[in-house]
Amino acid sequence: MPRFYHRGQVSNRKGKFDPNDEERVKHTKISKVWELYEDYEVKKPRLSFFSFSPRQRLERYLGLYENLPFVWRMLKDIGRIRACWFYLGVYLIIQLALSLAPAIQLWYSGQLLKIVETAVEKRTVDKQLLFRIASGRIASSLAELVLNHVTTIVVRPLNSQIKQYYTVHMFGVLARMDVPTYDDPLIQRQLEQAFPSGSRNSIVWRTVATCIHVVTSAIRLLSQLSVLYSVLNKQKDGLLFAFLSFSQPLLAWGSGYNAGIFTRVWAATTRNVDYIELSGLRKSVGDSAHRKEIVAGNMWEYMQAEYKRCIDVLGEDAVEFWDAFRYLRFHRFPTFLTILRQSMKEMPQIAFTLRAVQYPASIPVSLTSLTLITTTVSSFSNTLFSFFNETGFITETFDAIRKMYEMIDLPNRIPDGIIPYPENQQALQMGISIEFRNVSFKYPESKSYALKSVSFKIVKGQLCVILGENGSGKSTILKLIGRLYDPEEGQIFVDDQDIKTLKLADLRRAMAILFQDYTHFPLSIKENIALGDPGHSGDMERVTQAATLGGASKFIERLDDGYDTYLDRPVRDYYSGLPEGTTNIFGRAVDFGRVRGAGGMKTNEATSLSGGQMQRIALSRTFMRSLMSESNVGLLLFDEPSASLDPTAEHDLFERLRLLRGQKTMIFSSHRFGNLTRNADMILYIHDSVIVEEGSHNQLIKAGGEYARIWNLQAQAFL
Ligand SMILES: Nc1ncnc2c1ncn2[C@@H]1O[C@H](COP(=O)(O)OP(=O)(O)OP(=O)(O)O)[C@@H](O)[C@H]1O
Repeated sequence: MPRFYHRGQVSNRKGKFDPNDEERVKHTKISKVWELYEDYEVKKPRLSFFSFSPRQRLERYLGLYENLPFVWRMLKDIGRIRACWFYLGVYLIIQLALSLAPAIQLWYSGQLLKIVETAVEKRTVDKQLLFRIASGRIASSLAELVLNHVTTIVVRPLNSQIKQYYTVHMFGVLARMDVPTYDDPLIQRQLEQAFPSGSRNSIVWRTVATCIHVVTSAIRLLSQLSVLYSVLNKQKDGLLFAFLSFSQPLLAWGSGYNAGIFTRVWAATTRNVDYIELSGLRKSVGDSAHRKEIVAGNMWEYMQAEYKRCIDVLGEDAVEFWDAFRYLRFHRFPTFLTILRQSMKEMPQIAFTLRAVQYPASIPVSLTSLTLITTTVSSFSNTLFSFFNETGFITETFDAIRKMYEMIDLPNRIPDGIIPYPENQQALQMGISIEFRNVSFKYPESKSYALKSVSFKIVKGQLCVILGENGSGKSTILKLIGRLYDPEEGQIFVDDQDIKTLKLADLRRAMAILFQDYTHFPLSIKENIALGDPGHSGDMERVTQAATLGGASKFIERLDDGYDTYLDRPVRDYYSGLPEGTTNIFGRAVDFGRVRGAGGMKTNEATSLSGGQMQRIALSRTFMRSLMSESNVGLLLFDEPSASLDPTAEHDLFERLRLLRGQKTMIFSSHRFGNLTRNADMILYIHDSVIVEEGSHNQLIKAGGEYARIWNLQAQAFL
């Protein structure tokens, strides 16, 4: 049984929520692992009858009001999904009808009670009336059953249509996010919350359903109330029993059961080293990226022992936050209110017994009355309870809708420019000029400069090589030219125009960049190459031409599926439970060969390529857009394009690039000295974020600086 530690320290200091601000937040240690911090705007009363102060309650409801514009926008968006209209209409009608059902049934029950009363009094029964009322009661019950069933049929397409509509939105949000925005951990967290993966019902549908429920619950309450009043009014002690029965759900609502336990601002963290290590070990074993090292380094025994040690230390606290939290929520020791609430449930029965003792003559009638009253009151209080519950839940769903739309509207950190670029497409064939003026840059969250007061100018059509040791800032220069980030100080000019003024899409269309840490998309090789120029993605001839230029065509053609090969297939095949090679109880060996053959499935879903082959595919992607004769690219940026290539491939690549680039500007980043630097029009030698030498090979050798020193050092190796 996990222990719960409470250390409530709350103050009313205003300002931003800071989980470490001990005076203002309530800290709850949920388990050995998880710690919860809740932000309280106002001092919480020490001994509050209700667990939420009126102000907090008000804050929640005002939060609802603030979120209304987002909900309105959601409704308008749903209105645009034509396919939804029919189902939504049916759903609404059914819900309205269902909301009247309890009142109708209540009315019938009242009528039945009347018949019983008359029968007891007059010793006769109006059979026809009894038949009519009984059939009406049965019919209304059956109608409710059918309507509930139709609801489940209608909800499925409704939910999936809404979900699909928003999935497309969500994909767009993710796809167009720029690097600084995407890399921000806060945004990552918001993304996770706004678009939780794997939830079956879309949050939008849940919100719509909750709103409809609130309205129908209100109708249900009112209709029940009117029938209930007419029933109770005529019953002896009816109002007393009603009061006793109502006090329980009202108390439940008052004690904040419905409202969730959180204030609107909270955060949870763990500092438990064993839990953190446990998670790290689980990730290491689960990610194929580490498999080679785990095997070659013989790490498994150590890892397993460590994992077991962590599990032993943590015991049942080795659970994720939500599990621990759920435990806290449901397993807190019952409070005084919970005990009181539970006792209140029994009150009507006790009151009835006391009344029966007092007036024994009226027992038969009172017995029927009591049955009716308690069932009607309990049905009414259920509705009341679910109404309060829904209104409590609605703040959470409205918050979620707001979060979702805030993510949809999230502006990128790199603002778009307004000037179209270039003025003349033909001019791009002559290259693009690049100038850095006193550019300084720090990566977000980083304290040190990646570039410091960097200034240089690359003239149109030049071949430039940026040289420098690891971490000196070479890649950063290329990233700034592509406007993946904006510099903190200084300016960058592209064809003598401030880079920030140019339309981003135009700018990026005019250049091709091959990053050092290039990636392979979990798509076919064909698409991996075609993505280099999405405008021509269907042009297979262009894809094969790009693959030839990138030196990839030969090995691609040798693959079983050629250009359709998936390096890592994103969808796995599924197989029935018994593992291949085992025998079942009747001695039959389990062999998936036949089903696999019939379905055209492969034993191995991933195709492995060498590092150099991977680089050739990435190169082909760059060629796809950059070196075609009609290409609109005027600037080629290569970050270590030959790092994984063998010497012949490297030589061939540079030859091809030299021939094909025409007069376009080309910038390489490298730490190798050789043919490339010898042929460069300009070499920028960068050291510790600062450009220390600049000029052609001959100039730099003559200058006798660091470039000359390393060049001579390398040359000696070949002597
Ligand atoms: N995304 C990032 N976030 C924070 N710091 C970064 C990031 N990328 C690079 N840096 C830091 O910025 C500095 C310059 O990095 P950069 O990648 O430009 O070096 P480089 O010269 O290209 O190195 P290499 O030759 O190893 O590729 C380094 O100190 C590096 O640690």
